[in-house]
Amino acid sequence: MLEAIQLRKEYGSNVALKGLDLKVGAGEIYCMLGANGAGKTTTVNCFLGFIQPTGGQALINGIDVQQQPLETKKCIAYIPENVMLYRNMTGLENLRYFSKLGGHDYDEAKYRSLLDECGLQREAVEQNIDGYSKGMRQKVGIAIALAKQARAILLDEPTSGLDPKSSNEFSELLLDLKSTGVAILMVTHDLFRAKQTGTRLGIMRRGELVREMNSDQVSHAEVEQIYLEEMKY
Ligand SMILES: Nc1ncnc2c1ncn2[C@@H]1O[C@H](COP(=O)(O)OP(=O)(O)OP(=O)(O)O)[C@@H](O)[C@H]1O
Repeated sequence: MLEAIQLRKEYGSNVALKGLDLKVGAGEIYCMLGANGAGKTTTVNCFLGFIQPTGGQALINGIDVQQQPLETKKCIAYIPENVMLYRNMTGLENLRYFSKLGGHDYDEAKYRSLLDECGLQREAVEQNIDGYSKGMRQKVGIAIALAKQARAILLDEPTSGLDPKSSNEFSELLLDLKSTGVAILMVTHDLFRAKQTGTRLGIMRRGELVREMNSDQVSHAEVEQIYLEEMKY
């Protein structure tokens, strides 16, 4: 579903990605870990078509993002750390607006049920976004992804700054998406959530994927130990 083949990105003499090979299949949650500057956001941005790789390919459903940017954008959704929504519009209005923009229109009952599914409190649905917490905006972000019927979701530190309960609710939503066969690539610094939610974990260091593991084959303590070992080099 999401595939990087020898993906490379250079900024002058700084090599942000050194030929990354990565696969995230349908129904997988791949958690990408690594220190600041390791190349995680660069990877996500290549899949989104926000930046042009210097070499290699980013593929979505087998389609090259660079060659067919509009086609690949149709089936993906992006959830950044801060979901950008129109502050003077309600959650419901934002969902309807972004859904239409993505080419899907539904009746109001469907929009409400999507927000409900994402755990947004009923009383918040018709409140302006400027009164929303970060966690509430994330829920609208997921509702937008559901409305778009995205088959792949890219997330960049989505739980950063969320309280443990909101973070847990968010992880539950990702697990629901996973069970519907969505391919999920999530950049995170939260080792605990990565182990808890991810199916696979990958550690990036200076533009390279230096370690991959299946989360069901390692304990929380081992994930931390392996991560710290990799960061020594
Ligand atoms: N627009 C840019 N111009 C020049 N260098 C850049 C640019 N964007 C990223 N870089 C460099 O590319 C490297 C990888 O950056 P990237 O943002 O992908 O790291 P990251 O792993 O996402 O880090 P963080 O955890 O801090 O978000 C870094 O050395 C960064 O300084």
